[in-house]
Amino acid sequence: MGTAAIDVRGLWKIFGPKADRIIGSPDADLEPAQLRAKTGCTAAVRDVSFEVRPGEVFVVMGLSGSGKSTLVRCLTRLIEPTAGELRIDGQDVRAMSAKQLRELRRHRVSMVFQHFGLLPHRKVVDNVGYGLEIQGVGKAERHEKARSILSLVGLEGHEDSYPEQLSGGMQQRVGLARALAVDPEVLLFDEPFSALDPLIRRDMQAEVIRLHREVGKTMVFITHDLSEALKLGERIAIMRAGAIVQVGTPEELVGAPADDYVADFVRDVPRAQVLSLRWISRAPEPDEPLDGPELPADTVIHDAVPAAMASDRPIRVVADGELVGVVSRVDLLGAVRPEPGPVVVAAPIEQSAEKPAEEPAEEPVDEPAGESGGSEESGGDEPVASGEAGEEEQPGEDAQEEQPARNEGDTSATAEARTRGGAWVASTGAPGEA
Ligand SMILES: Nc1ncnc2c1ncn2[C@@H]1O[C@H](COP(=O)(O)OP(=O)(O)OP(=O)(O)O)[C@@H](O)[C@H]1O
Repeated sequence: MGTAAIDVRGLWKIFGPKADRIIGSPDADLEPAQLRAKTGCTAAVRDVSFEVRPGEVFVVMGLSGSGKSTLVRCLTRLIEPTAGELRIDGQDVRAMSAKQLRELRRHRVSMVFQHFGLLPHRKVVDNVGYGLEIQGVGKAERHEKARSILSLVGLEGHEDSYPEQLSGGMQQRVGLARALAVDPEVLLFDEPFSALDPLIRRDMQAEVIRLHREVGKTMVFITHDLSEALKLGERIAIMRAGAIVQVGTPEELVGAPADDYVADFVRDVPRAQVLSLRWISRAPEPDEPLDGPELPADTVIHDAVPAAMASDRPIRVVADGELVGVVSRVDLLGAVRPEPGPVVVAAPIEQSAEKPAEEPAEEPVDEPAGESGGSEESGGDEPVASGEAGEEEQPGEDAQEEQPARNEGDTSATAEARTRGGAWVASTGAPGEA
């Protein structure tokens, strides 16, 4: 388990009666809807294992109802896992006492939520300093720290405003500042930007990338938006029906999807923007000239095009001064094909010419798997009655514990995310919808 910032092994969260009896029984392998029908239980997180490295941005991505929020809340036991191992910086979180857990949440792991959870009657500076106040830090020091963090997130001058005086994007910056103020080792983000307008959302994504560069914290970021995942994640875990289907870099997910589900997710990703020369390079043929243009191995295909156009020699791909392989124009073009599969041979010209212009749109279209996956999962994903959250630890006195594990706010968020999850597939041009 070593030096991982977060180490999760065989983690389960099953909601419902006698949940622990399901693990290890044949019922554990049932599809979510079948399990619910048979036992009344929901397996929200199913045998999940992953490691997050110190300083890494690790994204958990999945459609609505796939178990992301439950998983991230399990990490600090805001939701109590049913089974599995959980370590943060080598410490066994499942063995922690209530006091140790409070310490963990107050000092070492901060959360940023979609609904900012700001205290309306407190000024921005006091919201940001709230975690420090809970820690017992004096007012002058709190304010000083809060001011410096507010300037880090671009909110200088707003210290004395109240949350309602700020836009949604600014409120989310306050949420970010509040999470950063306690100087945690780990930041957990649960769909923090889902409620923001697209442009503000883009700004906030850039902000997270910048902050990560500046403060270097370990970050776990939950999203249902693949483009957000690809933008932020050094590695991405794809969740489906409570389980992790694949963990990989954006390049690994796009270049070598583990199964059809992941392949469908990444189908519309522009491969030329994600795949690097290292990924597509190969050993030179014996008679191949090696005096072509030289490019670093991490150059993405898109950026290699000018060099490929300028020379008919294969590109020499280098890393640390060593040749790692070559890439020809044919290799470049082959790599941007959406997916390996049968080559579609165009119809003879005279036939095509007779076809009406709309014809191509009427060709059989693969069902967008994102949608079918979504309806399957969200279909069985009944809204959670707020009363059910009673099972979980309830808001406590610190900033993180103030966030309900599940409340009526989350229920509407779930509905909203569901719509957005569906809209994503359409907006990113699923076949036949372009
Ligand atoms: N307190 C609860 N009691 C019973 N079932 C729950 C509870 N919380 C979540 N679930 C169920 O667990 C599954 C996973 O939910 P979860 O909210 O973790 O998914 P998600 O991927 O975060 O989705 P969303 O993006 O919509 O929040 C869903 O089927 C959900 O209905």
